[in-house]
Amino acid sequence: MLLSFDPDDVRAAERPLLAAGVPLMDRAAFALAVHAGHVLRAVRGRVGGAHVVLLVGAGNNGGDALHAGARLARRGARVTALLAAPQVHAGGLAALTAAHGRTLRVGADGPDGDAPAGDGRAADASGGGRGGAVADLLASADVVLDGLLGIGARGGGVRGAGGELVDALARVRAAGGGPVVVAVDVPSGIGVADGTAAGAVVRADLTVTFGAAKPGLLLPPAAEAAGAVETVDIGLTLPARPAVARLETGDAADLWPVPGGSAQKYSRGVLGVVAGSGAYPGAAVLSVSGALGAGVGMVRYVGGAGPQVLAAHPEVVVGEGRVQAWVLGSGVAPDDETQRDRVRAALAHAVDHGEPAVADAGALDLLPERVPAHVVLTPHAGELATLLRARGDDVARADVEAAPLAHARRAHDLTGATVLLKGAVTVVVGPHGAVYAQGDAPAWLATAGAGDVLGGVLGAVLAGRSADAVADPTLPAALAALAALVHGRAAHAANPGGPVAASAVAAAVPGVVRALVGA
Ligand SMILES: NC(=O)C1=CN([C@@H]2O[C@H](COP(=O)(O)OP(=O)(O)OC[C@H]3O[C@@H](n4cnc5c(N)ncnc54)[C@H](O)[C@@H]3O)[C@@H](O)[C@H]2O)[C@@H](O)CC1
Ligand SMILES: [K+]
Repeated sequence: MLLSFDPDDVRAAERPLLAAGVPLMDRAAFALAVHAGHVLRAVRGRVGGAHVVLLVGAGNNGGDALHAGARLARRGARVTALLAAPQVHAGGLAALTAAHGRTLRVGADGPDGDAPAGDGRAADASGGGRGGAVADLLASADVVLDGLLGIGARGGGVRGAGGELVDALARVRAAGGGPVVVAVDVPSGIGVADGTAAGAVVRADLTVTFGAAKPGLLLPPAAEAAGAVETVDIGLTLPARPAVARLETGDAADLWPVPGGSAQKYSRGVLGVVAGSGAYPGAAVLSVSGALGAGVGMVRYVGGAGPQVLAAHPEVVVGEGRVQAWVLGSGVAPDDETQRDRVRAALAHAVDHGEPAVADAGALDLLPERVPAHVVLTPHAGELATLLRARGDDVARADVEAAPLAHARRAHDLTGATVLLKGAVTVVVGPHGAVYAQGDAPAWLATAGAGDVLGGVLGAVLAGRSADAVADPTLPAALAALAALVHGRAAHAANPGGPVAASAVAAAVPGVVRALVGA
């Protein structure tokens, strides 16, 4: 499991070590230089003679970049530090200067090469004025180390001279080619704790993060700015509970309901599916495909798409009966009052009798005021905005997309449900601070019906662990993250690197589960 921690927790973990004189910044800078060295060898064949540009802000994040730059300069790299603040980390600046790195102040009066303690070899301002000089430097760099802002960022993008550097770097990259960008601890400008990415935000290829990952490296939309994430152990002892977690391959086997030797179809879990309608029979078929692919004991289908479901899946039992979990609402048309009544009844049963339930699409507006955490909502951003508006919040889809965690959390707080917010990175929020961010899916998975398959997979897992999911209110969140992981992996497996239809994703689920539970 990949765990991330809020800046306050990271600072609290650093404090005793710093008080004891542990050289945390040296450890961070050493690891950063090692990773930058790997990148330089990959793009230039060697570190000696390579061109490295440091973006340096006012704080310790800039200190990390300067110390790492000094190490690279001692290995023969040509290092130029662009100083975006009047005062930067003194020790780091001294180290870079001693290693014959170049410094260049940028900002209102720069670049002018007059950085304090600089070695006098200021960058020449060729290339069309100072903006042109900076652009030329960035364009000619092999690697840029982004040390503008770390966990001291107050969010909303990088402001001031650093923001201008972020914009200049973005222009260089947009023009094609450009340097490999390595973010120091976090891409500068992201909301480190909440994953927002408004304003000037560095787009990195690699983020080298210290002590533990930060939530913004996992959460959308900021996660996209992080590129690959390398976590460096600098000796911190962090709390047991992470801020945001991400399930990985090794986590699936413990969570998945693998049948024991004495299993029979009822003990494995029966899933009731109230989905589809005359207008949308396909949603019913796809939900059931996802559930069967995930290995549920039995599916009972209730609704008007029985013939289509049976034609695709003769193993399904059509009609009501006892179930251990539900999938509700996928493809239920707003004017299909008969099917909506069935969804209402199933939701009430799920709440009253302790049966986990997935409330998708057409079930979201039928939700009782408060539900237990074993009811899992699976909206996309637009549906979540509608749900919040129905409860009095003035929220548009774009607001949800800009701050997915905050809005998923709000929906959990208002309803009590576990909330799985679908997206390129899927965010899950449950009670007691349970938060997951799963980035397993290829962009190709954004296709009609994919959400129906996800609902079916999640329903199968909830049916298989029905009693556990009711007894432990944080478990539905973990199982929802697990379903997102399997769903994303199935999309990759169905057609690596290419387009997928939802039915192909469902067909790939059994193989993905086999690989995960055997891992
Ligand atoms: N505390 C330690 O000993 C360690 C710290 N480390 C590094 O230090 C970083 C944290 O350093 P700091 O606490 O100094 O904070 P930062 O270096 O993240 O930046 C803080 C500075 O940025 C300014 N600032 C905040 N938000 C801004 C915005 N949106 N636009 C422009 N300027 C803004 C603040 O006024 C402040 O001067 C970590 O991310 C990590 O890189 C590592 O070296 C590991 C050890
Ligand atoms: K940074």
